[in-house]
Amino acid sequence: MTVVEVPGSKSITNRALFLAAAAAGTTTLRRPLDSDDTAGFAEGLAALGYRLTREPSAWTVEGRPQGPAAAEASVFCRDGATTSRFLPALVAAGHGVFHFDASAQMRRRPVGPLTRALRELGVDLRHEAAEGHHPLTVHADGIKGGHLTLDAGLSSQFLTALLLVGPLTAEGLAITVTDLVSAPYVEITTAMMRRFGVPVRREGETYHVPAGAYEATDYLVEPDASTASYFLAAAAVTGRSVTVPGLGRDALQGDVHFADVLAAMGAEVRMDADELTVTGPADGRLRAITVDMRDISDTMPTLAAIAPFADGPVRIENVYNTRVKECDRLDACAENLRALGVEVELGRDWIEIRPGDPAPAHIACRGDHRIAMAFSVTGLRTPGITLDDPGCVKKTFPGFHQALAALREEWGV
Ligand SMILES: O=C(O)C1=C[C@@H](OP(=O)(O)O)[C@@H](O)[C@H](O)C1
Ligand SMILES: C=C(OP(=O)(O)O)C(=O)O
Repeated sequence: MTVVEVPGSKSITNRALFLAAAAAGTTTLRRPLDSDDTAGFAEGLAALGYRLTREPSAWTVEGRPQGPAAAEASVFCRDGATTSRFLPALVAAGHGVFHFDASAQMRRRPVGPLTRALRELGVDLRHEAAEGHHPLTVHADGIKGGHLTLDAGLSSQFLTALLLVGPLTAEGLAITVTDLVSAPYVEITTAMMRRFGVPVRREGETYHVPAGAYEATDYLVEPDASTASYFLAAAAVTGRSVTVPGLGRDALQGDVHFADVLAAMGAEVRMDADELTVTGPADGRLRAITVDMRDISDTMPTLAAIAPFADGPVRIENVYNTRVKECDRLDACAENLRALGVEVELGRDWIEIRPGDPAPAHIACRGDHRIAMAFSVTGLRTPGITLDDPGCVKKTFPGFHQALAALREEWGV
């Protein structure tokens, strides 16, 4: 059995940074993720005038319930969608003029449903180039609050941003959601808001967020469940056993349920309260499966990349939103699988992968950490797979290649 220590959750780290910035008092974040996405969020907060310290095992944030200290500031959100979506909502509740921009990749990704909602709440927000995209400027003068209707069918992050800012409004928010992808991420949001002292009530499709104050706390960040998927998949295709401490039944992150997908494909899964072990079938042969991944779509590329090793077609459904991530992930998975000589069928929101014996190929990562990490796992069974952009893993796991190399050495693969 191999124990893999997975670094902290990006989603939890960046939510905790938001909540800590908005809370009264100083928050300590333990075992935060240190990667491009979380450093970008922290540096965004610093640019807005929040005071942070960052040591390897703990970060501290001095909260400012009244909003950013800067009267005018510019934030570069890099590739981070959470930074690009959560920080404009945070500043909108404060006072000042705040400019946001992001990388070319992130400029292409949508923020329109969120910025429309903020405008509906009376926020003066201007898109500087394309409507619904970064760059943008917020002329902030507080938010009164009220009721709004939101379509979160392209990204749950629009809803998370509004929920997080809800307590900072004068009268609180009621948000009725007409469509929602990645629903477990909203549960992370509401659970963490509760930890920082604000309860959210849900009535059917409407979330009620009271006006009120967040309180600073001491917060331990869970390991990242999406990152864990690569190591669990590695066990599944090599007939080995991987244990991830710190993640299990009690985890906040929906992506731990990628382990259930592997179980349905014939891997042995043991999920304790806070530890997860996956053991692959001894012959490395996984079973075919049809699976809806709308709740856990960050793990779609992980499954697609090991799908050729199943004994029949693997069909992944209901993942249209993966087309508006770091790249069009359905298209990127299809292109790379075909480069490996694997037969693939692709629809608007689904992909079906036939069993095959992948041949070596040069993977086009499209600057997407998940494409790089997923196809690195394929490489455990197919020697000669190379990546055109190995460095793009820095978005969520700068140490990924070293961690995988350690596994290869231990297993002799
Ligand atoms: O809220 C979050 O932290 C996230 C929500 C999900 O995005 P979508 O809601 O856009 O699918 C997920 O893919 C992303 O990696 C992180
Ligand atoms: C989609 C992702 O990131 P984000 O939307 O936070 O940029 C991801 O990490 O797979």
